[in-house]
Amino acid sequence: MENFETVKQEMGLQKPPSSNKQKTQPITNPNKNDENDGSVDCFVASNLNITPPSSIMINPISSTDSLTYNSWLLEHPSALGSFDRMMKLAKGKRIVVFLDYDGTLSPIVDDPDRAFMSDEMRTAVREVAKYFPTAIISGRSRDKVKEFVQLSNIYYAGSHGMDIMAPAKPLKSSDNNNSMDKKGTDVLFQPAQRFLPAMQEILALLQERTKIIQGSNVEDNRFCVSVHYRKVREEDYGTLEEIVKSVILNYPDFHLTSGKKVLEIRPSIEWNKGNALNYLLDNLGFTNSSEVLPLYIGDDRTDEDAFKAIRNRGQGFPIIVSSIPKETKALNSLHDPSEVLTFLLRLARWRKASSAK
Ligand SMILES: O=P(O)(O)OC[C@H]1O[C@H](O[C@H]2O[C@H](CO)[C@@H](O)[C@H](O)[C@H]2O)[C@H](O)[C@@H](O)[C@@H]1O
Repeated sequence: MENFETVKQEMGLQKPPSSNKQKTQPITNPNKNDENDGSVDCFVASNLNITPPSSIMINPISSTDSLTYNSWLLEHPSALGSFDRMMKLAKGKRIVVFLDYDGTLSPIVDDPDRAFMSDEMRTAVREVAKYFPTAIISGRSRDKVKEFVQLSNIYYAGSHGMDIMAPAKPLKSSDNNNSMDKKGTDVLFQPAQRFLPAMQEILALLQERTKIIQGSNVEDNRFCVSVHYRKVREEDYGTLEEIVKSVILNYPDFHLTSGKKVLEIRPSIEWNKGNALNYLLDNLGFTNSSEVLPLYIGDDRTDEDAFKAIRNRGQGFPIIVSSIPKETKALNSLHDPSEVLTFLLRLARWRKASSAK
């Protein structure tokens, strides 16, 4: 397989002249640009003084006009427009599909418990999984994302990859966090297991102490906790931040990150969606394989770790879902979940047609 630079060239990726490049502009009004949430990430990072993991480099760009978006598209061409070129590169290779959940397979909605996936999307993912090994890597708890997706022919990794259910297979690692699950079939990998008791304490404290903030919502994601502020009044953001920070102050093994109108408390371990992607590839027997092309579709900060992992491997398709320009490690883009649906259906159709030949 060509190296990644060759792939980029093959994909027709041309950098626009540097003068076209948008400067990252912090947006301080969190209600502006609400659909895309870039503004909110910025609000969190600046006003709430939360440092995102250094490996994550998404910054919102103020202008959302079509000119700006179109110039960003030159750097991150639509995966739909580039589909034929991508599949040409995939000839004779094994594509493994990785998908994020919120904002990728389901639209962003106010109530996290109602982020349902459409039946059309479910059918598309099922189709894709018929032809390619497919995994969903989500910030949600593994059980929750499974409950939303309701498919049995895919692999699930919850808690930003800290809770993996992988196919049973001899593992090369001697890590004693690996164990067989109750059914004695699939392999459970939970690198943050030792943090679980403290995580549960933090969850209980946050649930109790954020009660005074109207609209806040604490979500148990098992190995991490989300504090949502999508429905919180802007004037209460500061107080919410103080509450969250005061809780984790007593837990030095945990840190705070941010996503789309959400604060996340996570164990401080070197494990993210990128590690999960590599772990799953390894488990599927693709360690250092030049035959495998991982394809990852995601929309949020934590997905950048997976994009980076693909770039480090030197081959594959990192695809960001975004309707605004963003700094990203992804090569290609899709505008929104409806384009994700079209892409997945096309991918399954392409594979079906090529196997019929
Ligand atoms: O890795 P993901 O599967 O993308 O999960 C990231 C977070 O997604 C969810 O929150 C986001 O979507 C909600 C529903 O649309 C929305 O209300 C919220 O504002 C978004 O931040 C999920 O609830 C979080 O726990 C995940 O960490």
